[in-house]
Amino acid sequence: MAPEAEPGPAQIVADGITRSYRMEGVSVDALRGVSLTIEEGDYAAIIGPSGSGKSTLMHLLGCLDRPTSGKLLIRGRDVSSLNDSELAELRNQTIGFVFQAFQLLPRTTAIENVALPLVYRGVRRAERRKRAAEALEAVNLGHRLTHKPTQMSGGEQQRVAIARALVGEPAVLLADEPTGNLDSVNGDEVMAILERLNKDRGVAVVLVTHEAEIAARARRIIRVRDGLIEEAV
Ligand SMILES: Nc1ncnc2c1ncn2[C@@H]1O[C@H](COP(=O)(O)OP(=O)(O)OP(=O)(O)O)[C@@H](O)[C@H]1O
Repeated sequence: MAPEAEPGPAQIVADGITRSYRMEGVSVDALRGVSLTIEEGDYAAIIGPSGSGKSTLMHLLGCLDRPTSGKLLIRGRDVSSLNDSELAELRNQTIGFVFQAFQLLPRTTAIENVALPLVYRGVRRAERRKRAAEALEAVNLGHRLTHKPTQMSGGEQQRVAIARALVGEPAVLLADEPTGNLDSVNGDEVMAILERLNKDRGVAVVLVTHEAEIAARARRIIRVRDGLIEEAV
């Protein structure tokens, strides 16, 4: 008889992580010891005042940066034991990013923007285009494959950015103010897409927001203040 599948490790575990920035001899303690677990299929909102450390935390959870101290595990692997290319590989396999400012290549078509992460994975061109088209269809942009970001609305551009984050089939989607540059109609559509990915595909969604109504939609609210988690519900 096949052994029962063990539950996998949590996607992300932060244990007492800190991050200090040193500037011209002055040290800024942006995070001062944060512990947090992101499980498979989670849906969490990170809130807190400006400058409290939310983006710094997102960058650390997403391995775009390393903690100054403390332990960070991605799928059970301690990031401090990985060199930069091993960390980049683990990040690419596990995590997708969506930013407030979209960060698309402006003069490159939607399908090419979305396919780009697959270039770094060595996926062949025909397969890249197929998967990019599927990701764009999943964000209701199947009719905009060859539009360029300069020819698209803000809401459409953010949906392209979500498709790009999705194309590698990440277990975790980290979104830093994903609706920050959108009006409420487009913001709602982006939220509906993130929620559908969470519900239907089990993608863990962690987002930073300044908007109370958006935070209230999440299953978990993590409140950050002065570099510490003040409250997590
Ligand atoms: N690269 C950096 N170099 C120096 N200090 C930084 C750097 N990035 C952030 N900080 C400082 O770290 C603290 C936390 O910044 P962070 O961007 O994480 O806050 P935030 O909660 O995301 O703010 P906001 O809501 O305004 O985006 C701030 O005091 C900020 O000035």
